[in-house]
Amino acid sequence: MMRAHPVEAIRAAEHPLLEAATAAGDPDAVMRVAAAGVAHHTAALLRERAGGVYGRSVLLIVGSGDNGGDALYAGAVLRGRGCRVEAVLLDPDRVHGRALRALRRAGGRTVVGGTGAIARTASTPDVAIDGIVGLAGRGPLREPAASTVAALTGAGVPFVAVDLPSGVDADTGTVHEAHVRADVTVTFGALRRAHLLASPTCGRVEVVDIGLAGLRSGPQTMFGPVRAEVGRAWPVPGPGDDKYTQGVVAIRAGSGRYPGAAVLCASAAVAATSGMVRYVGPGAADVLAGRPEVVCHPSVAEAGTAQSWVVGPGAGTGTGAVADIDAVLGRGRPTVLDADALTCVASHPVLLRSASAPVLLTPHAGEFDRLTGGWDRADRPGALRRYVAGLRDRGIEATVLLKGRVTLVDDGETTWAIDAGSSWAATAGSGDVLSGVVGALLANGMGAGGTPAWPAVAAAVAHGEAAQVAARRTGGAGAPIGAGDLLSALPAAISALRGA
Ligand SMILES: NC(=O)C1=CN([C@@H]2O[C@H](COP(=O)(O)OP(=O)(O)OC[C@H]3O[C@@H](n4cnc5c(N)ncnc54)[C@H](O)[C@@H]3O)[C@@H](O)[C@H]2O)[C@H](O)CC1
Repeated sequence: MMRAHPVEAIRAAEHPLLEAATAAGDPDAVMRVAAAGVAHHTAALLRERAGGVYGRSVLLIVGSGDNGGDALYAGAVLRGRGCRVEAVLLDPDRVHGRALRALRRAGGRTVVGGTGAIARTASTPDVAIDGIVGLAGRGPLREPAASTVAALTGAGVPFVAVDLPSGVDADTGTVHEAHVRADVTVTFGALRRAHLLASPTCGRVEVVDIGLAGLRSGPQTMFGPVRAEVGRAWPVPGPGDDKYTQGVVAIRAGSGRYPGAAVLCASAAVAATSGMVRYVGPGAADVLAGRPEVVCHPSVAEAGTAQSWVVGPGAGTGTGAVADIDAVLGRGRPTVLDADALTCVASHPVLLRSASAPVLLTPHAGEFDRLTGGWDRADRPGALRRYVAGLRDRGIEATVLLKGRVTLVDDGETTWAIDAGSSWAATAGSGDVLSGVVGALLANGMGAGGTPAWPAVAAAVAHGEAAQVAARRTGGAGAPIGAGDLLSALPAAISALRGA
């Protein structure tokens, strides 16, 4: 499991290191170790993108703080590797003096930042190093950084971000309008929350050991699943198993208007584990046509025993659908509330009072709007935690999976961030597949005590994996997929995770 820490914890852990360096009369000792890591990974990117290091050109974009200092010291190291190094000083009066002198002693050239600074540099660089802001960054890039970065991005120059891509908030992971999109982010000692929350903007994240010690997890620590962990935990039948021991999930999905949701959800549940799937709804014939192993029932009340329920995909929002949600929650089993069930809960919050077992809500951003009445999109993890805490304060044992390219799962105590690795899953019906997988894993009891958090995290990982497998099934860079393709790729995705 990856752990990502808030700025406050990072600063606290760095403090004794910086104090010791200063006491030893070498205040930049730690920064030079950090900078050596930046130089190392920049050289790797140069080899990858420019075919070598010696003689290649590196442009430093240098801000006013220690983040800029890291970049300048890294530039000095790269000069020693034979690179041509120029530094655009965005605020020459506030630049890190010792690091700037180190770059100049190494033969690096400086250009005073300002609009058009790029035009005064020798040539289009092979790589740019973003040393604009790091832990203290707030808000979007400001001028002249914004136009400098835009010009380099427009020219196709790859970026190495020091600590964090500038324009990305370290704790909330908010990616502001003007920001650096990094190919590689080099950070120090431990992941920051943004490295999980804004994973697509960070690119490949490399952690440099700067001797950080005593960094412990706390309430603001964010967790990221590792593919191999999910693969190891995935339930597969053993010698003593049968259809019941793997867990029985019951699904109330589909309607005359949305028959396909029933097929996608039930079929995904069948593909996820070797347990048994029950189905309730008007789509029985369609479900059985594709998956004859599904056991169908005429109503929620008449459905046989199940260890978990999924309710909502395509099920409608009328009085009958609301009654079914109430009936499902009244069965007293861990329940996934998805799609139309979330719309019903938003308009009838009292429904959740019927839940005597854990519930997992799986909204996308629009459904989360309806559930919360509006949320602070500049702080996804904060908005999610506030909502979950509110439900729990009302005595509802709720976990919420907030969908996105980076999906968040929060159970009121822990937050997980799962980067899908691509955006191929952004297609109609994709959520129906996810809810079926979650329901099957929940029925299996994957994760301690049947709490929905770990099954939700694992399902989100498999869902993202399946989308990538499906998109690349014909080889090459991948092509758009439908939810049916994602569904068909689930077995290959689960197998890949199990072999990770
Ligand atoms: N000191 C060490 O040995 C180590 C430092 N590390 C690096 O230090 C940065 C954190 O440095 P700090 O000086 O605290 O802040 P920043 O460089 O991130 O920001 C400086 C400055 O920038 C201004 N600012 C804030 N937002 C913006 C913005 N959107 N645009 C422009 N300018 C902005 C604000 O005034 C800030 O004070 C850390 O990230 C590491 O790279 C390492 O941790 C290693 C040890």
